[in-house]
Amino acid sequence: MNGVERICFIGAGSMAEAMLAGLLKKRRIDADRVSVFNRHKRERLDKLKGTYGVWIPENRGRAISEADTVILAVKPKDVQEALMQWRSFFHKGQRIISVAAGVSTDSVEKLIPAGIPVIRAMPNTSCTIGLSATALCAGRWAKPEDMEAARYLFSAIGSTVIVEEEAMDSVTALSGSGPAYIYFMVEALEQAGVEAGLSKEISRELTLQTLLGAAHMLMETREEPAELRRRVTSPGGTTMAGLEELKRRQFDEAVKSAVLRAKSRSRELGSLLGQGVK
Ligand SMILES: NC(=O)C1=CN([C@@H]2O[C@H](COP(=O)(O)OP(=O)(O)OC[C@H]3O[C@@H](n4cnc5c(N)ncnc54)[C@H](OP(=O)(O)O)[C@@H]3O)[C@@H](O)[C@H]2O)C=CC1
Ligand SMILES: O=C(O)[C@@H]1CCC=N1
Repeated sequence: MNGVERICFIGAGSMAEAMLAGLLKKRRIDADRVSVFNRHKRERLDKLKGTYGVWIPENRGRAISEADTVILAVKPKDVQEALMQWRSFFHKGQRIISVAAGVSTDSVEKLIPAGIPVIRAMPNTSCTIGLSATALCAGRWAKPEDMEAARYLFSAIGSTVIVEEEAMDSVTALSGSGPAYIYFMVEALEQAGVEAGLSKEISRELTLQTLLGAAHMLMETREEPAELRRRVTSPGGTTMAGLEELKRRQFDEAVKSAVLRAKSRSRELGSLLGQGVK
C-alpha cells in the first residue's frame, strides 16, 4: 500500500505536465485518477485531457478533497492566492506536495488548516522521461508514510533524495534549474561547432551524443569528473588548448555564480510570498 490512489494537480503548467507525463508513462497511477486544473486557460486543460486522458474536474473543490495527494504546481507568486482560494477543501486525510521554488513548508502550513501534512519537492523537467533528480523534505506534520508516498511518486520519475529543508534553495539552484544550464551549454557547443565549419545537423548530433556519452561515463564508472577529464586531455593536445580558454574566461566561476545567484533568487521568491511581488 503506497497511499497514493488519487492525485489532484493545482496548476497545469510545464511542471505539472512533466510530472503527470512521467507518472502516467511509468504507470504509477491511472489517468482517470488524476485531476488537473488551472486558473484561466481552458484550452490548456483540454490539451492535457486530450494528450493524457486526465480528469478535468468541473467541481474543483471536490477534486481536491477526494485526492489523497494534492500537488501544488503554481508559480511561487501564486501560492498564497491558490492556497487561500482552495484551503477550505484541504483536510488531514491527505498530503500536499508543493513544488514551488523557494516556498517553505512553513509558509504553506501557515496558509492552510493546521495538521495537514506538507512536503516540499524540487524535481526538474527531466521527469517527463523518468530522469528527474528530485529532492524532498518534510514539513512539520508530514509523517514517515507521507514521505514514503512522495518517494513512491517521485521515484517513478527519476531519482530521489531526502534533505533537510535548509538545503532546498541550494537544491533548487543546482538540480531544479540545472537542466537549463546544461541546455545553454549545448546551445553554445552546437553554435561553436557551426562556427567551426560543421553543418547544424552534424554539430547537433555530435554535441548530443557527446553529452550522452559523458553523462553515462560519469554515472557508470562513478569516477571523479576531474579524472575523466584528465583522460581526454592529452598533454599539449587540443583539449588542453580548449580547456585553457575556458579557464581563462573563468568558466568554473561563471557556473558557480549562476548556482549561487539562483540560490539567492530561490530565497527571494520565498520571502516575497504574499507581498504581491512577481
Ligand atoms: N519549470 C521547472 O523546471 C520547474 C518548476 N518548478 C516549480 O513549479 C511551479 C510551476 O512552474 P511552471 O509549471 O513552470 O509554471 P507555469 O506558469 O507553467 O504554470 C503555473 C500554473 O499554475 C496555474 N495557477 C496559478 N494560480 C492558480 C490558482 N489560484 N489555482 C489553480 N491554478 C493556478 C496556472 O494557471 P493559468 O495558466 O490558467 O494562469 C498555470 O497552469 C513553480 O512554482 C516552479 O517554481 C519546480 C521545479 C522545476
Ligand atoms: O526557474 C524557476 O524558478 C523554476 C524552479 C526550478 C526550475 N525552474
